[in-house]
Amino acid sequence: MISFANVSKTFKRHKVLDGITLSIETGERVALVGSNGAGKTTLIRCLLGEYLHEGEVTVGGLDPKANRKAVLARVGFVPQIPPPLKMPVGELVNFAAAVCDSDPERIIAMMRSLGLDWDMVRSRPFVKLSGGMKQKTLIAVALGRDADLLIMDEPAANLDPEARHIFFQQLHDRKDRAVMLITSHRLDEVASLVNRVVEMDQGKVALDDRVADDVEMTAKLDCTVRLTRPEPAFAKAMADWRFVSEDGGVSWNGALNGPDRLRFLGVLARYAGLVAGIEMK
Ligand SMILES: Nc1ncnc2c1ncn2[C@@H]1O[C@H](COP(=O)(O)OP(=O)(O)OP(=O)(O)O)[C@@H](O)[C@H]1O
Repeated sequence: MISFANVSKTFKRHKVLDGITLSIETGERVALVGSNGAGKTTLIRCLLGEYLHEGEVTVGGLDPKANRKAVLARVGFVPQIPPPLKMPVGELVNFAAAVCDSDPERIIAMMRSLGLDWDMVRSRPFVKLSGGMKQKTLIAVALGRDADLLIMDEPAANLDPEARHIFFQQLHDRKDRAVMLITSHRLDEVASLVNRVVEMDQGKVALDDRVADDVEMTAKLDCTVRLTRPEPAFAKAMADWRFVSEDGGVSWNGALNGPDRLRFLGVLARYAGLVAGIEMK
């Protein structure tokens, strides 16, 4: 469905993409990882038809530069940095729906399911929303349509656990009929959402691996963590995950989104010396 054939991009003599060849088919969920400056965003901009480059990019057989409208109509894109749009959210939703021939009500329903208060945000300028609210709005715009190519740049970074769950559910519902390209600096953020990992380094593909596809994106796990003693910093970290303790901070219980497992274990690793036991089921 997507193909990059020997794609290179140079900014002022700096070669940012260096002969990228990749093809990605429907049903593939690709983590595009790599350190800062590896070229991930540039590759996506080429896919969206925004840059002149060497080599060939096609989406469903079409060159995205020559067929931007047709290509963008099938793309749901969540950018890493929200655009500084001054227009009210209501106007943004109408505009986005018109561009891709969708119904604004679908986007609004998606915003509500992610936990946004539509009546409160509709008249507010997009740029004045909090980081998490902007993220939810952009995700709703990307998912509130029939996109079969979802491109997401660090999409879940600012979401609370409830919204993450809804977001993962949405991805799960579309996993067989869409291509997903999810970029991140950190593989543990996205590993459990994908079935292929492409790592970029200095404009080249450094690794391209299929990974086990036994991920339950919608699973919820009951989790208990026991500590050797209460610790205020740990209590603060657990509050972010909506975990509670009924014994003064020694045992902590909560529900984890399946795809957040690795990220959660990453948080626990910071307190490794204090952790006496972990149970997940
Ligand atoms: N418009 C531009 N003009 C000049 N240089 C650019 C431009 N866009 C990106 N670059 C350079 O290209 C390189 C790759 O940037 P890119 O944003 O694609 O990397 P990335 O892998 O997405 O990084 P990050 O994870 O930090 O977002 C960087 O060195 C960056 O400075």
